[in-house]
Amino acid sequence: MGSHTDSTDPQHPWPTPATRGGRDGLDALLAQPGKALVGLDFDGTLAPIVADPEQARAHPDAVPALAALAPKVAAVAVITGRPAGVAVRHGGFAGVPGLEHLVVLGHYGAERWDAATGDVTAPPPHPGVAAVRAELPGFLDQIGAWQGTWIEEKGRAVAVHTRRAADPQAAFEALRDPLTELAHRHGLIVEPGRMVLELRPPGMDKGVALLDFAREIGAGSVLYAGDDLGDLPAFGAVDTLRSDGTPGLLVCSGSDEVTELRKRADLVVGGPQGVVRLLRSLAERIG
Ligand SMILES: O=P(O)(O)OC[C@H]1O[C@H](O[C@H]2O[C@H](CO)[C@@H](O)[C@H](O)[C@H]2O)[C@H](O)[C@@H](O)[C@@H]1O
Repeated sequence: MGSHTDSTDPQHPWPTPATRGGRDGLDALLAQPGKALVGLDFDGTLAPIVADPEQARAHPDAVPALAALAPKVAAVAVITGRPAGVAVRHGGFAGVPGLEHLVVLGHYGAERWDAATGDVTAPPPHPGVAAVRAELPGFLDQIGAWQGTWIEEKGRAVAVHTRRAADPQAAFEALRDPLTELAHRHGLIVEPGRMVLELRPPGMDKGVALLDFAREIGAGSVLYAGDDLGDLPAFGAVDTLRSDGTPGLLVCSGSDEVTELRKRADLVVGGPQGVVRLLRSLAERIG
């Protein structure tokens, strides 16, 4: 698959996927919107990237675009590495007319929030997370982590961020092997992201989450938009659905930090702003 320029530019409002598979996916979504599943990552896709995750918020036009689109499709699901409740809060997703059936799959699908009930369901915590939480500060000191490296407490996981270091990429690379060793020692895995390495339980990823949800609702087509490495399994899930006969559209929320998704995407848009334009265009086109 090739990469593409942002075809949701205001001068060219209607997106054209660069691949045959993507065009089939978009056609299927438009032909039978009531059977379409729209899956979206949060940070970097619906919310612009900022240095402090606590300050991240959905793009101001994201909720209106989602609220316009959601009643016209089978389902909208936000699939995120964030705890589900955090994504709901930072997204401003609760109590929004039009989003009564929104689903947020948090912690890469381990948690689920349903707008219909307001409840979060989740498995029991993994004991390795508590052990890593206790060991991590001393561990980072001991290995001489870059200044500016900091730990995000996520409840079911812990994440080590390097965006605030003088050289975020060098700080990230220096941590990758030691944190992988630490995670494995406690039965966890390392999930790499945009200047972040998360230590979390194994067994779930965005691909499993998307596939399970698509099957649960009997989706007839699937659009998935993401920006980061953690979204690659969801891209893989769309590939699986396509090979089973369910058309799909892979959208990359483009950034300079991650190139892997561009290569796999049918459509590349300009970050959260481009994603919002796409969602709005779809809502308008479906009518
Ligand atoms: O699956 P996502 O919704 O993309 O969440 C993945 C991680 O997102 C957050 O970190 C990213 O966004 C931050 C705020 O913009 C930014 O400071 C950081 O550099 C990015 O990696 C979140 O803090 C992590 O816990 C998530 O795993």
